[in-house]
Amino acid sequence: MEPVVKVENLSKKFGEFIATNAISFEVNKGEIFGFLGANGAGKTTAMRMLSGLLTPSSGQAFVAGFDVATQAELVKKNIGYMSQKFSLYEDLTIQENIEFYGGIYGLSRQEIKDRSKGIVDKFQLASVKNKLVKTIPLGWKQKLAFALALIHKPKVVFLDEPTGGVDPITRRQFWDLIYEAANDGVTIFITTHYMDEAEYCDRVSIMVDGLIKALGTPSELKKSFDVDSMDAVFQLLARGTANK
Ligand SMILES: Nc1ncnc2c1ncn2[C@@H]1O[C@H](COP(=O)(O)OP(=O)(O)OP(=O)(O)O)[C@@H](O)[C@H]1O
Repeated sequence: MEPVVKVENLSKKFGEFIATNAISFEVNKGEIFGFLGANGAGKTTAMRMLSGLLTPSSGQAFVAGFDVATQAELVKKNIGYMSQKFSLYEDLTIQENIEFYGGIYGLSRQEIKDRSKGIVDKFQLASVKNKLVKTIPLGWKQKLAFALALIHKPKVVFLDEPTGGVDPITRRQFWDLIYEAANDGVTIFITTHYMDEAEYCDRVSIMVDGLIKALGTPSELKKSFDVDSMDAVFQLLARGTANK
């Protein structure tokens, strides 16, 4: 089976500075791939290239079957994207946000109606769907933003620190949604600074100074670094210090 994300020697230079340095990896259908690294490691730059938002300096990447350099518009249409500053419209209601995003992704009226009902039912939003988004708690906004990133049934969804600022229980609930989407065959590409979340991924890569320094399942990485947590793996690689 063709990987959903295929990256070969992908680089991005800003002047002389190499933000992403010849990274290569593949992500399969329905896989949850954790993309980790310290601040400034080059994750956002790589993710923007994979989302068709930033042109690579060299190398290649195919996402959902499209070349990010030459078919950026097709890439954008076939992926979902949710960033930490997810772009819900605070002054619109939940229902209006759903309709707005359905429209942006070119869904028909009937599709918007069906998927809107699906989202409202799944998240038990019937009683609040006419409330302005700015009045609902952050955890609900994150779940809504995730549902909207999936509204057009993309093959892959990019989640850039999607669970910032909420308590561990709310984060765990968000992960139930991630597992559900992955079970439905959606490929999940996620950055996070929470190491408990790194443990939940099928595979994890760790970037340091533009390079991928480690890539494997959480248990493979823990074994190869002879530590008992992803936090310790991360400390060894990204911070250059042991923290057993
Ligand atoms: N447009 C730009 N021009 C120049 N340098 C840039 C540009 N965008 C990013 N950089 C630099 O590239 C490096 C990688 O940045 P990037 O945002 O990709 O890191 P990151 O791993 O996503 O960090 P964070 O976790 O803080 O978001 C940083 O040193 C940053 O200053």
